[in-house]
Amino acid sequence: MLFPRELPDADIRHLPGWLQPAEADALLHTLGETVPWDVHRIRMFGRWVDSPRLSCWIGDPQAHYRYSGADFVPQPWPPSLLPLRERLQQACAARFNSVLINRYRDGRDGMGWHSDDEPELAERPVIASLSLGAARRFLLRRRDDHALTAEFLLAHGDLLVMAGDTQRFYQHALPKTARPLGERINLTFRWVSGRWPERHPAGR
Ligand SMILES: O=C(O)CCC(=O)C(=O)O
Ligand SMILES: [Fe+2]
Repeated sequence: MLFPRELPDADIRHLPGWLQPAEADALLHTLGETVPWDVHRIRMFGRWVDSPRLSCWIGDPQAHYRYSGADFVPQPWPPSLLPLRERLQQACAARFNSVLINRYRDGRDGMGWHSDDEPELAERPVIASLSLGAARRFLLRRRDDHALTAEFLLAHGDLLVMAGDTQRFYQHALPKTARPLGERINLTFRWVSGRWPERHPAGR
């Protein structure tokens, strides 16, 4: 396991405690209560299965997104997330028109290896990932050399920003764990282009 700074071509910033604990507590509570949680169906080895977590796709109306083989039309922004989006845009010098929120109920929920490299995302996307609740391990590995793997512990209020060629050269995962731990909510703010409906005409 390497230190993140030893990953060639990756552009990753980990800002522990980016949100103050009281703010992070309030957001965790509000999101837990108000987000219309869903179990997204994802394609795994050619089969459709329930993803091991709860999710919600939120965004501007044009921010359609295809994720793990499924299409998502965004839910509208809840008021609690608009000031946060603004702050993240300032902090990252980037624009975000959507956020994927994932809720990991305990250690049995997780996310397998993937890159956020869907065609709706820019080629070198800036992805701002905010973590709330239980601290979880977040792994990164180089696609063509799995020996190049690094680990972050993402705790309550932490911000992780992935930019540049990170998605092109690396995959990331949130491993499941047998350790008893509490709930975690993660928000990944993204920019999704509105080209999707043109490239995939209605009726497909
Ligand atoms: O929960 C996390 O920290 C990672 C989430 C993620 O990779 C994603 O939403 O694409
Ligand atoms: Fe991801």
